Formats: sequence, C-alpha cells, structure tokens
Amino acid sequence: MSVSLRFSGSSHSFPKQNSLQRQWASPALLSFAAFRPWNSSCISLRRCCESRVFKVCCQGGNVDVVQRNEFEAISFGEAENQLTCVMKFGGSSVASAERMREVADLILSFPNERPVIVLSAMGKTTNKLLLAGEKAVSCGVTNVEALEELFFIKDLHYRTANELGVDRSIVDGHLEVLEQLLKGISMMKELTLRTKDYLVSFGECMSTRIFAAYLNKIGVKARQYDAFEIGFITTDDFTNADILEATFPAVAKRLNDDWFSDPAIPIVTGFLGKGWRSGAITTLGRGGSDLTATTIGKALGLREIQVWKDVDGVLTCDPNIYPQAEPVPYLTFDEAAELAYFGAQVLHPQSMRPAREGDIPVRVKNSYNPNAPGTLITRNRDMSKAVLTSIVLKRNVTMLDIVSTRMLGQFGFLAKVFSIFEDLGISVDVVATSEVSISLTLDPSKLWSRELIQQASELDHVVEELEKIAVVNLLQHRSIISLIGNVQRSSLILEKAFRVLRTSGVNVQMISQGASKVNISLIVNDNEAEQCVRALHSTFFESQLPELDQIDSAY
Ligand SMILES: Nc1ncnc2c1ncn2[C@@H]1O[C@H](COP(=O)(O)OP(=O)(O)O)[C@@H](O)[C@H]1O
Ligand SMILES: N[C@@H](CC(=O)OP(=O)(O)O)C(=O)O
Repeated sequence: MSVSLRFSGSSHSFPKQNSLQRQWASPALLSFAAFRPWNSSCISLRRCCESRVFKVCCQGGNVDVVQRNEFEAISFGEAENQLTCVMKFGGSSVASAERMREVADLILSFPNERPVIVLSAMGKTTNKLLLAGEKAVSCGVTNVEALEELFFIKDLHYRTANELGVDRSIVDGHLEVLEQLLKGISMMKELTLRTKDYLVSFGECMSTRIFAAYLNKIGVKARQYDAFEIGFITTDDFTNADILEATFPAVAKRLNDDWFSDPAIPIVTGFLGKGWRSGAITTLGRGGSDLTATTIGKALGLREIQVWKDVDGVLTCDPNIYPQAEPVPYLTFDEAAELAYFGAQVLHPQSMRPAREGDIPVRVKNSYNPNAPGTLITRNRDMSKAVLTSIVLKRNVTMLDIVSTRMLGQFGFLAKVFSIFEDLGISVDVVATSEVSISLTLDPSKLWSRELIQQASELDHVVEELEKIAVVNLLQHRSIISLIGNVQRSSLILEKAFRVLRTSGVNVQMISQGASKVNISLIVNDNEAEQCVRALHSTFFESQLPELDQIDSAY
C-alpha cells in the first residue's frame, strides 16, 4: 500500500479531506505518533503499515523525509487551519494518571486532527462528590474533613498530578473550596439542586486542569476552559439543564478567536453550563459530557465528533446484562437518539440533537481498544440488510392504565389526560391508546430528579387528577424493552420477538411503535426484563435470520 502525504507549503495547511483522515478506522490503520501541528518545532511521524515503519522528522518547518521512495512529503509550516474535530473522553477513559497518559498518546496519534478535547471527571469522581454532599448534610461540620469521599477525591487528584509530573497546586484551590463547600452544606444541613451542581462541577474542573497541564508539560500546547465561562448558557433546571441557542455562537467565537490568535488544544469541561437567569453553574444531566461534545461540534461546524468510551462502540445491548453484546458498526442519528432516550447509558439522551442539526458524524470509540472500528452515527445509512440494531432496557418504570368513565367516542379525552401531565410537569415515555382508554409510562429520569417523598406525592397527585375523568390503575416496577431497528421490517421483528417472549412465558403488558419509526417498545414486569433481553438477543443476533430477500417477498 503506498501513501502519498502532501502538506501544502504555501498555505502551510493540511489538505482538508486528506484520505488518511477517512481511513483511520480501517484495518490498515495508519498510526502516527507524537506529531504536533500545534508545536511546529519538532515533529516525528511514524507510519506503521504493512509491517514497515517510516520516519519523518521536521525541524523549523521543513519535513525531512527518511524514506523518500515511499513517503512523498513536501513541506510543513505553522498550522493555521481551523479546529477539525471534537474528542470527548468519559470518566473511565481518564480515571488515572496512566489513563491520562494513554489518552494524550491517543490524541497525538491523530496528527491530521486539530481537536477540541472534552473531558469528564476522573473515574467515579461525580458519584463520590454527590455522596460526600449527601453525607455532609447530616455528619456535622467537624466531621467533614474526615469524610472518606473527600479523602478519596483529594488523594486521586493529588496522586494523578504527582504521577504526571504536574504541579499539584493546579488543583489546590479547587480542593480547598470543595472542603469549604462541604462544610457549608453541613452547616445548612441542606443540599439543594443548585448546590449539587456546583458540588459536582469540581470533578470536571480538576480533570481538565490536570490534563491540560500534562499536555503542556510534554510540549503540547493546551489551554483549559471551564464551559460555564466560555458561553455554555443553559436553562436554570439544576441537575438537568438544557443548552440554549445562544451557546452556539458564543462558544464558536471564544474557541475560534483563541485558536486563531494563539493556537493551543482546547481542553473543555464536559457536563457543565451556566444558568441564564441565575448565573450559577448548572449540569446537563448524568453523562452530559457527550452533549457538551456534540454542542461544540455543531457550534464550530467540525468535521467529526468522537466520543471515546470504555466499550467498542454502541453495542447490541447493555453488556452488563449480556456480556456477549456486539458492537453496532453504523447507526442513524434517529436510532442513536432513540436508543439513548430509552435508556442505553452509552450516550446522553439529548446528545444526538446538535449532531443531527449540524449533520456532523459521531463516532463512538473505545479508548482502551482504539483499533476497534467503533460505531459511526450519521444522518442516513444503508438499511437494506438491517433488521434489529440494538435492544435497550429501561427499568423501574411506572405505568398508568387510564380508562375513560364516559361513553365511547368521548372527544377531548386524550387532550384532558395530557393536559394533566403538562400541568404537573411530568413527561410521558411510551403511549398506547384506544378511543376510551390510554396506557402510558412515565419518564423515570424526570421523576428520579426529584426527592423520593416528592415522587410518591406527585404520583398520588397525578392519579387524583386523572380520577376526575377516568378509572386509573397505577402499575409500578415495569420495564420498557425497546427494539431499535428497521421498522420497515416490523412484522418480522414482532413475529420473532413475540415467539421468544411466548416461549419464555412472558406476558407483554403494552406495546407501542414509536413515531420515529425506529423503535418498538414492549412493557414487561421488571423481574422478567433481563431474561427477556437475553432471550431476544440470542434470537436476533446469535442465530441465523432467514435471507432478507426471502423475508421481503413473504411480507
Ligand atoms: N447499548 C450499549 N452499548 C454500549 N455500552 C452500553 C450500552 N448500554 C449500556 N452501556 C454501558 O455504557 C457504558 C459507557 O457509557 P458511560 O459510562 O457513560 O461512558 P463514559 O463515562 O466513558 O462516557 C459502558 O461501559 C456500558 O457498561
Ligand atoms: N461526570 C459526569 C458527566 C459525564 O458525562 O460523565 P461520563 O462521560 O463519565 O459519563 C457524570 O458522571 O455524569
């Protein structure tokens, strides 16, 4: 395989659509190490392909070609081009000093990219911060210093800074303020949603500072940004804020201006924003760094959004339920959005929206196994061979059966039912209706964001309101199994699914086909759900489906 590398000398830029950029997930992966377009003083390129390694060194802007016969390189100068992509690394990808080093190497192995990096908090830091906050409410001010979660967080961040050879003072200030904040919570004996968001923000603020300092230490110019300082404007819905439109131009201006005036890799905190009314730090809901990444991708019109996880892409089902789950190579934005909304933890439920609006491909990759092709999410894909793409499980769902007390043909019944949910601010997930009855499930994430006592009284209130117009049956501990796939083949999917469920002795309590036409939802009891997912997985993904042209002619 011969590769021609041309860096245009006069404009000092890389060709925009370099074929190498497109090939990066292919088996003949071209790997480059320690190539730093943002630091033009010393560059070394390594090409690993067909077992041969070529080396190119660059001093003062000119490429010195070591293997001229194979490597046609001309010259290289200052990188002036735009930022090209966003790379988001989740908590598992940056859980330790060793992982941060690997992530740095990974970033540098894509020399054609000028990436914006989005980081989550290290490992389980967010959970630890929340736990520390909850304990602080009742432990007494004098006991805050001894909280084991606080010790864990301090130790993790100081140790990481030390191991990376970064001055530990980079996180001193944050750790001191964190301790003060926990003492404040302890004095007030109260942890509001607003305070929760401020509390968890310390995770991302510290991980990005350590990582940016490390890149600078190894000679790669990087600049740390707190998202709430660069234009991430959100609603004031603490713990579950929505990004507002004003974010896009503001973030683009800030990152582009800085990049053009003084190029340095931007390292941005995921998950965080600033409430437009309160001016306080908000968070985008758990797993919200994915949304930060796609927002930046759309804001800057980047070529690609990469989301680096600890799995080989989006899988055919949750690997915690079924370890034999396999990567799904391609998804559409609609499929990925549905999958995320219906509970696949791998992507934040809102994260596909900016990518779809900006039509920017999203790649889900494994930072522990970068050579795995991962999942590519785009607007369209070839559906000719697609049947089922993925199975998603959402547990602990509340279902309501609502039957009108009036006669058949009662108009306005559905409108009345939904206006009750609107008034109470409760989202509905799955709906199935007839003329006089309606079955629906309530979005647990909206309920979970409230206190338990509040949840119970809210449900009572819903039932009380609905009972004015209907007979209501409240069914708890249900699960939604979502079959994401090609609904052009819904009859085949349903036939197979129901055969499996009948054989497993499971009674489906409600079924709904989503309007987006990529999702069929089945409601079953919580205690039967995992077994159903496993049985469905082995039928759809592990046994041979009949040839699709035969199926098509049969329907
Ligand atoms: N369908 C699925 N495909 C891939 N991973 C899934 C799926 N469903 C659940 N997961 C879980 O999601 C995890 C990755 O998401 P997350 O923890 O948010 O990643 P990160 O913190 O790296 O952003 C995986 O480790 C896996 O356990
Ligand atoms: N740290 C936040 C935000 C986030 O996106 O994390 P992760 O990328 O590790 O899922 C959380 O735990 O929710």
